[in-house]
Amino acid sequence: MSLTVRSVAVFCGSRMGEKPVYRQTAELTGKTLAEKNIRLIYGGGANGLMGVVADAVIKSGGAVTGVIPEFLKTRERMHDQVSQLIVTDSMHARKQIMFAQADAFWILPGGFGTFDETMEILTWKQLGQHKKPILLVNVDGWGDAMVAMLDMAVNQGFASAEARALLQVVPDVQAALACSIMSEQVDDLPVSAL
Ligand SMILES: Nc1ncnc2c1ncn2[C@@H]1O[C@H](COP(=O)(O)O)[C@@H](O)[C@H]1O
Repeated sequence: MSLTVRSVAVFCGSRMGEKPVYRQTAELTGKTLAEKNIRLIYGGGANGLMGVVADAVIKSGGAVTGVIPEFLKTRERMHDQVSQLIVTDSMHARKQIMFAQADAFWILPGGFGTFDETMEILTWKQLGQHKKPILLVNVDGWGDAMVAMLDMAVNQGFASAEARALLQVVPDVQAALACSIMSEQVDDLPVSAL
C-alpha cells in the first residue's frame, strides 16, 4: 500500500437517522475528504447520509465515485452530480468495485445495509483478503451495539482478539483520518518489524 490515502469508501445509511449529529458528521466527513484531496467512494445514491456525504464532498470541490446497481437507481435516487458514476448489474459487483477502489473504509451510522457492508469488509480482512484500515466512527454511541456483538464473539470463543482488532472504533472523523494514515504506515513496515 502506498503512503498516501487516495480514496476512502464510506459506508452509511440511505436514510438520515434520528439524530442531527448523524447529518453533521456526514457533512464533516465529506468536507474533510475533499480538503485532504481524498476521493470518496460510495454507493452512488442521493438519499440519506450517503447523499449528504457526497454533496459535502462536491460542495468542497472534491472527487466522488458513486457505484450503484441498476436496480437501485430509482430507489436510492442515483446522484447525478458525482465526478464518476459506475452502474453495476448486481450488489456483488458494486461491493467488489467499492472494495477495489478504496484505500480505507469508514463506517458512519446506518441501517442493515451498512451492517452488511461492515461485516463483509471485516470478514474479508479476517480471511486475509486485504489489509486496508476499517474505521467505525462511533457517532454518539451509534456503533455501541455492533461493537458489543463483535466483543461477544471474541468472549464466547467464536473469534480471535486479533480478528477483533482489525476494526478500529474511533470517536470522530478526525480520528478516522489519523488512523487511516497511521494504519497505512504500519502496513508499509517490513513484516519483520511488525
Ligand atoms: N445486503 C447488502 N449488501 C450490501 N449493501 C447493501 C445491502 N443491503 C443494502 N445495502 C446498501 O447499503 C447502503 C446503506 O443501506 P442502509 O440499510 O440504509 O444502511 C445502501 O446503499 C444499500 O443499497
